[in-house]
Amino acid sequence: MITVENLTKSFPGKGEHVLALDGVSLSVPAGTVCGVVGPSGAGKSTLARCVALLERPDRGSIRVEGVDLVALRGRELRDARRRIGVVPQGDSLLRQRTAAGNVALPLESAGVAAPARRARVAELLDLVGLTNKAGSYPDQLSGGQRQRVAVARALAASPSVLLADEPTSALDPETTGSVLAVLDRVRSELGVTVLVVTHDMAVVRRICDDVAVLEGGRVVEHGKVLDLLTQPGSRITASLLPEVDQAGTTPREIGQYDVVAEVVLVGFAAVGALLPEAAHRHDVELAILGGGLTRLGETPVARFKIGINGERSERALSWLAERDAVIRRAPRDIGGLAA
Ligand SMILES: Nc1ncnc2c1ncn2[C@@H]1O[C@H](COP(=O)(O)OP(=O)(O)OP(=O)(O)O)[C@@H](O)[C@H]1O
Repeated sequence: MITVENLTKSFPGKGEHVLALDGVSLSVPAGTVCGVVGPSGAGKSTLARCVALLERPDRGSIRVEGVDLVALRGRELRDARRRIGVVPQGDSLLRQRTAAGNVALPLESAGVAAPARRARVAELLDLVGLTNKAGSYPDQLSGGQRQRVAVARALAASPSVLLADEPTSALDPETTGSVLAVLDRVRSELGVTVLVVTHDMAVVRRICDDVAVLEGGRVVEHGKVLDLLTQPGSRITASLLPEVDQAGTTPREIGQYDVVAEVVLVGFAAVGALLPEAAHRHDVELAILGGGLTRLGETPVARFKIGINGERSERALSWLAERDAVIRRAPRDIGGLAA
């Protein structure tokens, strides 16, 4: 469990200080993955660096498993650093060492004897699916493989917390998938709490249980990804759900429906059955005018623009809302729908 309270960090700038973190509070339950997203300069990396004890905050507390890291000094601080694994931004492997040699590095620093070290390195390379690349040098590995070695190295000392700063930047979607699969295993098989800083909403969609949106050094939104989907006014929802385009549907066709609305459906049952069931029960014609399906972790999620025709159109829409479909009525106008 990571609990950050009222974290403030400023840097000297030209003239005025830059307030990189302005009273950030955040909690990440044990064994979950929390994404930190936000525009460039929002303070994401500063937050990760503070939690990694690479940067000392001006104020506030950072608790990992109940221990306030900010209050630690000397040896206690060094020990605490070992309990936090860090996957730094960019290429961070030593080029003159093999994959196994890179993973072994923190174990050598900690004075782990050679046989135990070899066993642990083998275990970690297996975890990230790179046993057959143990003897390869970073230049012989793909970007995704290098990142997986960096994850294995960060886990060498069995940390309870892993921080990853932009682990998928500069990777293509397929390679991104392999890195995310490894981070997912780290959470599910090792029970490690993961904080991942990212620009990439695919990271949030694929592996994050929770997400925090930073803007100007403040948390402007924070919660379970699936809960935020159903929250009116959520900033992040639009970028997590499929676009609602109306390809192939003319404004005139849209104008023919008695009711037009945007519907968000969460979960297997809702996505699979709710719309046809609504049409059948209320004897209405229900057409999908745009939108599509995606997955958030294991959960299927859909956003559709629908048109309903028939006497009981309004009743069909209410019936959907009663079954936890999130409904946003689209204002009707001559040109069809406002987005
Ligand atoms: N070491 C530093 N010295 C001075 N200013 C800094 C330092 N580190 C960060 N900043 C400033 O703090 C603010 C937050 O930076 P930070 O790198 O944490 O943002 P970010 O959200 O990670 O951005 P990006 O997505 O571009 O990496 C920015 O204005 C940045 O210029």
